[in-house]
Amino acid sequence: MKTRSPIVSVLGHVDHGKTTLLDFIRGSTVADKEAGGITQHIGATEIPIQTIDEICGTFISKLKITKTIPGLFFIDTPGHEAFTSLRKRGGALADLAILILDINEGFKPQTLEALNILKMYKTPFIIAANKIDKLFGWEVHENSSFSETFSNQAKSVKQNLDNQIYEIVGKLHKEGFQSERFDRISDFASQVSIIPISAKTGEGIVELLAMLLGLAQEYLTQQLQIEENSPAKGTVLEIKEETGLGVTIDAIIYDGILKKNDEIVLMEKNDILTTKIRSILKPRPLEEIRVSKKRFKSMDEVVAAAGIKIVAPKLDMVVSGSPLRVNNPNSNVKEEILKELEDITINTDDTGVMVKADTLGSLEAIINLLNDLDIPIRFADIGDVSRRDVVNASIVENENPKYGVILAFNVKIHPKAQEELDASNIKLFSGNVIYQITEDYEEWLKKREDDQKKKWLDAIIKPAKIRIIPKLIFRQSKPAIAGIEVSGGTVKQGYILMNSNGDVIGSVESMQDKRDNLNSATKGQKVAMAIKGAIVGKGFEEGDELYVDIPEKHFKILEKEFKNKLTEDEFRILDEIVEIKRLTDSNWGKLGLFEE
Ligand SMILES: Nc1nc2c(ncn2[C@@H]2O[C@H](COP(=O)(O)OP(=O)(O)OP(=O)(O)O)[C@@H](O)[C@H]2O)c(=O)[nH]1
Repeated sequence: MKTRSPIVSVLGHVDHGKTTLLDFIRGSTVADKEAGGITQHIGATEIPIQTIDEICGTFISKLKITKTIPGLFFIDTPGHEAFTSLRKRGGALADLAILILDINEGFKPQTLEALNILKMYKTPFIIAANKIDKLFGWEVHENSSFSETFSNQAKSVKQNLDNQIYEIVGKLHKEGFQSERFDRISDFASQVSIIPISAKTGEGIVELLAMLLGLAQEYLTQQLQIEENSPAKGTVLEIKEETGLGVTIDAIIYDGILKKNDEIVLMEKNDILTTKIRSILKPRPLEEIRVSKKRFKSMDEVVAAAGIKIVAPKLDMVVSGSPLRVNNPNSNVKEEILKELEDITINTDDTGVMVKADTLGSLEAIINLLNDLDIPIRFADIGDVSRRDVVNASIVENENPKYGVILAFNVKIHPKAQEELDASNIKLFSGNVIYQITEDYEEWLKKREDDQKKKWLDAIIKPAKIRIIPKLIFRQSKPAIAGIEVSGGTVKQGYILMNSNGDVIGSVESMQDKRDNLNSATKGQKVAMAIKGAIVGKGFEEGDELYVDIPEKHFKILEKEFKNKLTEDEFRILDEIVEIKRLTDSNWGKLGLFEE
């Protein structure tokens, strides 16, 4: 058994300083030749414990951290692709994470997204509140610890920093995390440390590194124990075409040993691949490249943790985020991977939305989110949006328009697919923030529902009442024409009118106001109304009040769905109408046993 370095992933909103932070950590060690010793891996940088010691000075001993790990293994591919890779079984790709945010900007959509990913995978993390050098009035003390630089700041600057920190504490609290500035934490097991840093000036980096070591040693000791000679386990970061080598994969090995000629098992879009390694490549240090002109060095074997490039046949269909296992006759490697593939791709519903994402990890993250939101998924797949996807979504759209959508994360739209989209009713929600995509879809759903309800409501005959103005009968019949005043609600052309006994009088043929033809008239309006089928003196007289005859079905819908949409006036008239209707049918408008 040996202890490997913990794999540390850096997550955060765009431009909040992920790359700068990693560069700083690398740079400070490269600059200091004495410390040196960092190893560049593919997709990762390993900082040995001695180097961390050099950077941190007495800090680590002050924090009473014992040094049991060989170093820190930072993943260079920031963001969630690598991070969210399948980690259900056994090893986790990222053991620890740094969630970086710009202290001047606070929480942003991707910060929240990263936080939710951390939540989902229960990964221990710390918050790096970056860019403290940009706080108003900040006095830079390059490379010094936070405690030192902070004690040298003006009172107002200190106050400002703490205010920003409390903003972050508040946001984290809302997301279910207790947190504090790292030097005020009483219980590291239940509170998340916030470390104010500047990736540019190096302030606070000492504490950041010390805190990572502390977390690793406190909580990861078991997890970091690996069997040096067991078959390797890893995760694919990227699939890359390399001149002279063909399609290769970049992978992180987090457990065991990987040997040249090993047979490895990987995940493809809809299948699993077993292939034999041709070469394992590691990047050469700079000085060696100058001598050999080759960027990579061929290895016979590597032991975890390692970042390597693998050359092997048939790698082009492998998906990033795929687990990597060495095939061995003593375990069901293939079945295990197949089961993971099924967990992701097969769990779909009979009807639902279509999801496309760039990697297994992000696909899994979206699926989890949609499940939480109770949004069904019909298809979920890795890759760009193709014409075929749009056609499939159209089939769903025919049955259930609200699911006729494609949610696309970090993928391209083929030109043919775009043409098909333009010609269809399929709505595309795309972007690179998962939460934004689902939120946009939910908003669209809500708007669609509101529009539909509005259309429905418009089509429903609503209560209204008119009064035949005395001495304004212009014509007795065929059609009867009279001056009327709308005493409540809105009458529309075509509505059927009844008197206060419930007898039908006729239907509104047309309305005129000063020669203008009207389709409708509302409360207070006085118009000339032609009533088809009515004869003055038969069922009504001048001065009488007439009601809109609401069909029973419309009344029930009004009662059930739109009661809150009626005005007080309409509400009152509706009551009168019901009373009239029930003169002849005492059950009129009552909901049947099965109609609730
Ligand atoms: N003043 C100041 N600027 C910083 C600091 N950290 C990063 N920056 C600047 O912020 C900008 C973005 O930093 P990056 O490191 O590229 O941010 P990122 O999060 O890696 O961005 P993406 O990789 O695009 O997601 C750059 O111009 C950096 O120089 C800091 O601590 N202080």
